[in-house]
Amino acid sequence: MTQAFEYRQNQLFAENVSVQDIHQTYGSPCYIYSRAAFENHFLAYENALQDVPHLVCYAVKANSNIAVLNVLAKLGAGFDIVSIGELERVVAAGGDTSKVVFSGVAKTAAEIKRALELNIHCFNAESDAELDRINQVAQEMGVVADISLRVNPDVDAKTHPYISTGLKDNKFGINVDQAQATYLRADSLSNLNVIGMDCHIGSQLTEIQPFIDALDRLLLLVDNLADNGITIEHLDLGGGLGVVYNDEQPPEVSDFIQSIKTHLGDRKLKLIFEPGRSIAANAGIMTTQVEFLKPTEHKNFAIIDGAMNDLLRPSLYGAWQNIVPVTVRPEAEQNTKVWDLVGPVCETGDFLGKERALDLQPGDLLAVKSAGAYGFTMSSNYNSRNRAAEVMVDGDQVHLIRKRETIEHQLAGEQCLPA
Ligand SMILES: Cc1ncc(COP(=O)(O)O)c(C=O)c1O
Ligand SMILES: N[C@@H](CCCC[NH3+])C(=O)O
Repeated sequence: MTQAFEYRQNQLFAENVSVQDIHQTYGSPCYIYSRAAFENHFLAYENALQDVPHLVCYAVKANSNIAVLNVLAKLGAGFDIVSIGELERVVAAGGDTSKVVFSGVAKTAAEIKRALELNIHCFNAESDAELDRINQVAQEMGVVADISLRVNPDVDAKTHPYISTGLKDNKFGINVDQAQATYLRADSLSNLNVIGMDCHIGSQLTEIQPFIDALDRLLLLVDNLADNGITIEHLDLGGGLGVVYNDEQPPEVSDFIQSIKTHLGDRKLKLIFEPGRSIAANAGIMTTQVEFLKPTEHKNFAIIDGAMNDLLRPSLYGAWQNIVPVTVRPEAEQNTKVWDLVGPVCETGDFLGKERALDLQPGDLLAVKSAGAYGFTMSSNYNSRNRAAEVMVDGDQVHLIRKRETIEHQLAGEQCLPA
């Protein structure tokens, strides 16, 4: 299989297009995605699940550009959403709303109403209070809402504390010990129809065991509910499978799914997954250009045009993403020095990489790898910087899928007080 991003004669390519050529047309910073990579990563889930009833709901928050959603919708994807904005993106991308699951701890009445109008697959409810709200909106509309309960299994996902979600200290879901009571209550509410159980224990997991630990707790609950007359039709194990940023060794999708299937035994449950990062991260890079080199006695700074507002993960989590030259010079090895790659934003925490061994000159173009997930979606206008352009490469074609913002975009909607 062709690699999505690979060097050909010392030039970085995205599929069949040179990244330098994309830069000539679209400038930097720029997010560049590979259509084939998105498709292959999604199909890895589909293929692993083909022999069982299933639904793969791509987690829209990872990368919500409508071109990305459309590419996945064409392959039959479902979608995991957490807001009305994400739902409207699915609609705009031609996604099938009957394959949408709605997660999130605080769905508003307006969001619930819109989701019911669009006939989504189900709500992943996260609290008793939220169940009441969904029931009430459904009652007002004269419909019945299909419900799954997000169970918090109190399992350590062994990942960064900010992205661990399945411990009882985390705000997410209904504590596994209280879940049976909440199910019985949900079952008694007139405008709810209980169909599923879900959990999502965290993101960037590199081991299968925490998923299995969570599954064990959920299956115990499924069996207890069956004894109480409540049939669970689907089990949604969320997203969370990790990717290679550096030297991580996450399980292959096929091995991960196989372990889950084996563990289910002969229970007839439809399986739902909500993968985000494992589909999007390595389907994208972000380019950034070196503005100035600022070597000091103490440290070498390379000041680049990409910043924490463009790609927040290094600043927020201390995340490490590989940063590589778009053009490798023949004499790169002997000119390599150690650099901190820092952006123009007025924050000490504004860096994309620290202590990177690179051969750098002003004007060089760099690519931050694994930037397809939680890259553009977490970007902001901090320091009134325009957000980057996004392009998708499809073979030898390049499509602009989001224009670089302009100051006009930023000022639209603002106004001064009257004189
Ligand atoms: C409920 C839910 N589902 C799915 C995901 C996607 O997770 P990941 O990108 O790790 O696959 C998240 C984010 O962590 C989430 O909160
Ligand atoms: N935004 C995080 C992941 C959080 C996933 C959302 N529940 C990251 O970049 O790693």
